[in-house]
Amino acid sequence: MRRQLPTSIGIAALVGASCVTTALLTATLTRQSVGAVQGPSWLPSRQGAEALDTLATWRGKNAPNRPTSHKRILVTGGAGFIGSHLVDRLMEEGNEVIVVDSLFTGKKSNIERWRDHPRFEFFRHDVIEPFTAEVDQIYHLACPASPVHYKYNAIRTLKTGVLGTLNMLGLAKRVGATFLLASTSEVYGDPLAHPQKEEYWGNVNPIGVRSCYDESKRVGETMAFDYHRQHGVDIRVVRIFNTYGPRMVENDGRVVSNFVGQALRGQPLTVYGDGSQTRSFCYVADLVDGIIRMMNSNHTGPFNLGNPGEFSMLELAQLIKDQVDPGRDITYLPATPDDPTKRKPDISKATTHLGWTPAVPLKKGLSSMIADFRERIGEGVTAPPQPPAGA
Ligand SMILES: O=c1ccn([C@@H]2O[C@H](COP(=O)(O)OP(=O)(O)O[C@H]3OC[C@@H](O)[C@H](O)[C@H]3O)[C@@H](O)[C@H]2O)c(=O)[nH]1
Repeated sequence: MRRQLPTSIGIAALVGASCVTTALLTATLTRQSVGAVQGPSWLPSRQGAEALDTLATWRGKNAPNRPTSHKRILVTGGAGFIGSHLVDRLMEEGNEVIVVDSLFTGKKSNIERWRDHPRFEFFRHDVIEPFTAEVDQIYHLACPASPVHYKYNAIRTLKTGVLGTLNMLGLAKRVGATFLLASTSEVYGDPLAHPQKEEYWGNVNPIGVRSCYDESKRVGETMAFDYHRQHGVDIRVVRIFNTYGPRMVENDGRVVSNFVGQALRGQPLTVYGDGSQTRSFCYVADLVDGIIRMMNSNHTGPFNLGNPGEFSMLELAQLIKDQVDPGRDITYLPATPDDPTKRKPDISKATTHLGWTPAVPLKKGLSSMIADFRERIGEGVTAPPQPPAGA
């Protein structure tokens, strides 16, 4: 006996077939009119994959609702310390901004001022899960960045660095968006070269307690470059060095937030090890300026972004004591495992190609940060829980 297909399935089959035909036709037309991305001659043919890659870019640029007067921008980690300063700049420039943040370390209060703005949207969402939006640019910052926070749940940090970045690269490919990866100076590990140039491949312990962060950022860079080479995704990679300023999480355990908080609360400043290890500290507004310049350039990077002024932790402690209370004590605690002994960026690439140099000296930036912390600590922010010494 012949079975009749239910009408709805029959219609669905017809519609499906017609969609496939349209997609194939569009792909063919696009291949002819836009031109396929050519792979190297030694690569086997990917049976139309190049045409589909081009089609994704074409779709992104020609979406029916695409605004022409401003950009649609996704910022992952946009409620965090650096992310929220970036969002401020992008909103002030008149863009449409979508923030995705799990709020693991980010705070809604950082983006509160934009909450009801018609060009602003916020989604509490973890980038470990896919996210879709029609956007022109993706700033991918989402990841805990303080050593205390990223070691707190190492597996989750790995998933964020690997799966989160994979998801956002997949989105960039699908909608033809430019993708910027916030990588880190930690890709250099405990560097044997000084200052660090982008060509230096680093000295990273792949099984150490910091590797959940530095290795996942390294593989993030790999994935970005593979999506670029294989699928033609437009990528930008910046390696961010130590950054400080207002809105740092007061209990993130990083050296500047710890020292400023301790000095203001009348506690001794905790120096890990002998305090001779060095870092270079960049004020957040300078950093955000560099990130935006990079996104709007035509360079893939990786470019270092940081302030080349180099300070030992003892020098930093002294600077903060001078501004808050010169009478504060210093207490010495054990060094943390795999702690880099020195760090200083060579920023000649960012200076030459982006016209970027940081403008805010450490002393000046610290006074803005101290004012912000003074206000928050005055509002009853208590001493943060600290991990055991040497963790
Ligand atoms: O209370 C403290 C905290 C930290 N330190 C020391 O200060 C130095 C800087 O430590 P931080 O935790 O601020 O930052 P780190 O340089 O280790 O990691 C940083 O690297 C680059 C960024 O990408 C990361 O986001 C950031 O965590 C380390 O040597 C650390 O041992 C102290 O001496 N006392």
